[in-house]
Amino acid sequence: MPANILDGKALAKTIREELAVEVVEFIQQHEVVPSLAAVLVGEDPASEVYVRMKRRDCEQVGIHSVMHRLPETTTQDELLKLIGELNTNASIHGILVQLPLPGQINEQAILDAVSPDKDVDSFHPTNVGLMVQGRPRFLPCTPSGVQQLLIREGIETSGKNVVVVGRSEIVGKPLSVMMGLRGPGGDATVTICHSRTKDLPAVTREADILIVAIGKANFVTADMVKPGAVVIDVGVNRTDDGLVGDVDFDAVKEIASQLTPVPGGVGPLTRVMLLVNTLTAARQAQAK
Ligand SMILES: Nc1nc2c(c(=O)[nH]1)N[C@@H](CN(C=O)c1ccc(C(=O)N[C@@H](CCC(=O)O)C(=O)O)cc1)CN2
Repeated sequence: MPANILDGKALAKTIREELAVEVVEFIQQHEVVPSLAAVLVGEDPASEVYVRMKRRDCEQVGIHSVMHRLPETTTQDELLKLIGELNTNASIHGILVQLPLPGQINEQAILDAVSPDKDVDSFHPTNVGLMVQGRPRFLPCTPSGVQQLLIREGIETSGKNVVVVGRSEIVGKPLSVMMGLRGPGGDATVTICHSRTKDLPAVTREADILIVAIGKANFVTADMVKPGAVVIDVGVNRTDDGLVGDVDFDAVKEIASQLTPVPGGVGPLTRVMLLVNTLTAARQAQAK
């Protein structure tokens, strides 16, 4: 039987509707509107799309967003100056610096400069450390989106073999930690794979839940998947055939029990978790 297709777009809409109610309550209680500053440097077409979508999402749930568009030639010092201003601006609760940044800018230096209290991407080392210790201030958006999908779709993770393909700072590394932590969406036995993994198909075939975030179109083929596995495709690859994931969707849907599509799977959940974190940041600022 073909896999059940997990509808991330519909789930993101449900979560946005829940959040819109929470935002109204927050505003009524504190007379403060949660606010996100979005920083986009350069003209990467995909980044432009993501930031536009993120700002539209904010609008839908009642979060205020402010856009800072900087030219491709922006220097690291110029960007650091803007981050410094946003850090001290009390009306801004969350700061999003869209990645990737142009080559002349050291990405880590910028992410380190964002105030950990406003770090709604959860990329700052302090927030990464808190997450690893199981006491997160924020959860990183894509891993958190994957975890919410598993929890809300009733997919058990406790005691399961989870294989994560890809060890990026944004997805693979934090997600592999999160799924091994205690609690909902966690308690799994996690294996993380990368370019040096020997006999990758043999490893991925052991997965009850296979999560692919390697950035290569159609990389995971049907022979790499255990029959009945849950397959989560985090890839977003722009090809001549349009937007495709890291998983060969048509072939793998005949093998897996549940599968996320691209588009319409993890991407919309990544965006909604940014909204969740922005409201959390506003709540934490009010509590201080
Ligand atoms: N500051 C950040 N930069 C980047 C992140 C991030 O989490 N924070 N992750 C990726 C890109 N990303 C988030 O910004 C992202 C990727 C995909 C989507 C999405 O909604 N995808 C849609 C399709 C959209 C389209 O038509 O192109 C889908 O999959 O359905 C949202 C956000 C790198 N940078």
